[in-house]
Amino acid sequence: MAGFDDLASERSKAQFDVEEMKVIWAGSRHTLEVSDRISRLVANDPVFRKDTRTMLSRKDLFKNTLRKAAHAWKRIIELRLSEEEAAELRFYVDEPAFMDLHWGMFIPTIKGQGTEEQQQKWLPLAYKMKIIGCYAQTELGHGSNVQGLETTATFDPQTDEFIIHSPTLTSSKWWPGGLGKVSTHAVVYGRLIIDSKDYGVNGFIVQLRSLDDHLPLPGITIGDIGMKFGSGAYNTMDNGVLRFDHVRIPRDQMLMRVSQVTREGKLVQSNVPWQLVYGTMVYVRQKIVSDASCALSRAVCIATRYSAVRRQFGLQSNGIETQVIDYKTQQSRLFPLLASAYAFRFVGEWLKWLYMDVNQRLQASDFSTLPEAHACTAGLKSLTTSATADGIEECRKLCGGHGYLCSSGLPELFAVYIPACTYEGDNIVLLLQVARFLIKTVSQLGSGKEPVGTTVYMGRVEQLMQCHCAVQKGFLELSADLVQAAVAHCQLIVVSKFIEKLQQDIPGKGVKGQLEALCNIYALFILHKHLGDFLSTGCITPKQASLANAQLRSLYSQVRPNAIALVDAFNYTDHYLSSVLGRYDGNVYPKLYEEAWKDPLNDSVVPDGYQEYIQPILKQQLRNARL
Ligand SMILES: CCCCCCCC/C=C\CCCCCCCCCCCC(=O)SCCNC(=O)CCNC(=O)[C@H](O)C(C)(C)COP(=O)(O)OP(=O)(O)OC[C@H]1O[C@@H](n2cnc3c(N)ncnc32)[C@H](O)[C@@H]1OP(=O)(O)O
Ligand SMILES: Cc1cc2nc3c(=O)[nH]c(=O)nc-3n(C[C@H](O)[C@H](O)[C@H](O)COP(=O)(O)OP(=O)(O)OC[C@H]3O[C@@H](n4cnc5c(N)ncnc54)[C@H](O)[C@@H]3O)c2cc1C
Repeated sequence: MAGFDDLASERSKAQFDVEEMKVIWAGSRHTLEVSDRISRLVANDPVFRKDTRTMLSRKDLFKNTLRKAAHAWKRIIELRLSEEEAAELRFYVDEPAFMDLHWGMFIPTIKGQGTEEQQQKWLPLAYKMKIIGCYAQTELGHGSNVQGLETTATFDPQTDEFIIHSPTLTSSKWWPGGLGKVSTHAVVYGRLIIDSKDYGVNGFIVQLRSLDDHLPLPGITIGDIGMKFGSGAYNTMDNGVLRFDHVRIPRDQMLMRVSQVTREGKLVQSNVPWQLVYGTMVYVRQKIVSDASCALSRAVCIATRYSAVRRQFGLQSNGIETQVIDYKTQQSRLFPLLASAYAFRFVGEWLKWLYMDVNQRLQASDFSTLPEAHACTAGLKSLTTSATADGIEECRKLCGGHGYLCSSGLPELFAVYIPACTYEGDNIVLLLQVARFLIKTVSQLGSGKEPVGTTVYMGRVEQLMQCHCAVQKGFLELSADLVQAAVAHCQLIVVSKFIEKLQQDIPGKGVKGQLEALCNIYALFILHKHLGDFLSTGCITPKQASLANAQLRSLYSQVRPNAIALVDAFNYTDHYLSSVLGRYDGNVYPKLYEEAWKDPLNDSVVPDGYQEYIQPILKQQLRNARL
């Protein structure tokens, strides 16, 4: 079989130990074992099939999502899976659902912003799935501007309660995942009002639905906000709308780790920075960076395997056409994405460490690294999700027409992934946060503080910041330029963390050599992409730019024989890839043909509607012709 032989031949060319690279990609032998076991558990469970998703109505799609979530929970209990294994299960089930927000936002918010007492009360209920929560911050009128939220939480000293209210249409909660049809509770962000004084935005735990009949509680209007981009995609998630009509909650349901309201209605600030109210967003942003490396690697795996199977033009002496992966244009589009997937994997590992380090410091009342953690999570979430969304689309194009078929897996992957550029912070808004952080950092440089980082990349950031700060115009006036400096800063971090990864002990024949090649490809690709920055800031000369480009081409040739092995190292099952083009066995054409006939349109030879609408036209034309 052509495809199968092609991939077998490609795998025989590998110049490194693929099994050791699998460990590097997974992070450890333990993580690889868990990931491999759980991915196969999911792949072999018919309840978790994914191939019908794009053919179901919204209601059937959502019901099937609930069925999968219930089955996942049942399997977690039956098999006594750990939280790590359960998270892997959620990852390989590969379907946005309310569980993401319950486990990924509602619980972390209570852990990060609740007092000890509040954690003791609410976390056992949440962990046992006795309540299902969501994160209700965004409103119809405000998403980026959190301080602009309009929902009110007014303290009533008569009854020792908060009155939660939606004063305007634009104050309706809008977008929270899991809210529309499933969640029984929410952390609701609203303006704390005491004695008519507005104390800004805080989090409040509010019950939304009855635990008996799941009906909305009095004063609660709640529903789904409607279909989103694509047919399957994110429509498995019930992003919701929620309005409050003077709903009362006990005072102890305001999350009070940051600020407390006493029985007398006095606001007391604790010793932690008020920005901890934003803490969940930092946590999710570092998770999203990890998710970016997974989504990009998935698309690259499909496009790389298909590029090795697909032959087009270039008849060779043996009468066989050329593999498209051998074209330099294909390599110059595909290999930087392969390098980016590895780069994002390693910066995601570092970001996870940074987040854990910040949290440990918070326990010791050391808040010194919180600003850096915010800037890094915000900036890297922006950089990696934008690059990944663009990268998935590029992988679709790298697969030609077949990449546009749902059976390629790429349209669905794109449709599910692209909101990552918006949720958890619009990517431009987040880069502006990085710009603010850089301006502060540059202003402190006079105090003898020296920036650290790779010279050329560091020089680019410094020069871009100096130019902008030297102009001394207002932040808003310069914001488009400052975003450019923020991107440069984040790219510096990605390259630096890749280099640091290479300084670790990396076992396995040829493994370190391949990672060095990928690191150089990423660094030189970014340099090539932003050549104007590097030249205009004098960081490199035109001659050096030309040498860098030549080196990049040479690196592509180095990676070429290892490309299939480098994507095999992601260790993805065919079930997870869900792609005829990315099959491990390369058996593309027979499977493409087979998949086509499964489409419901082929249930009948003559399609519904033909006799009713088209045949009369033809008959009329025939009658006209005889006249
Ligand atoms: C057993 C079952 C198994 C199942 C297992 C499942 C496991 C799942 C696990 C994980 C899944 C993870 C989920 C991944 C998928 C995600 C799905 C989608 C989720 C989407 C959710 C959302 O979208 S939630 C809403 C997100 N909204 C935003 O991000 C809003 C963006 N806007 C902002 O962040 C802020 O408004 C702003 C920063 C842009 C502006 O802030 P502000 O108005 O206050 O003004 P300033 O700019 O002046 O900031 C003031 C001050 O605060 C500092 N600061 C700002 N933000 C932060 C922060 N986040 N942290 C710390 N500090 C911050 C800022 O730097 C300023 O400081 P100064 O010192 O004054 O300069
Ligand atoms: C799939 C999905 C799931 C979501 N899940 C949740 C959830 O579970 N919980 C929740 O609370 N929210 C959720 N959200 C909402 C999400 O967090 C917001 O959409 C996001 O924060 C962006 O805010 P916005 O929609 O108001 O966009 P806006 O901020 O209105 O952005 C619109 C445009 O204005 C620009 N802009 C805005 N402010 C500035 C500025 N200061 N300077 C320059 N340009 C600016 C932006 O760059 C963008 O181009 C979800 C959204 C999506 C799409």
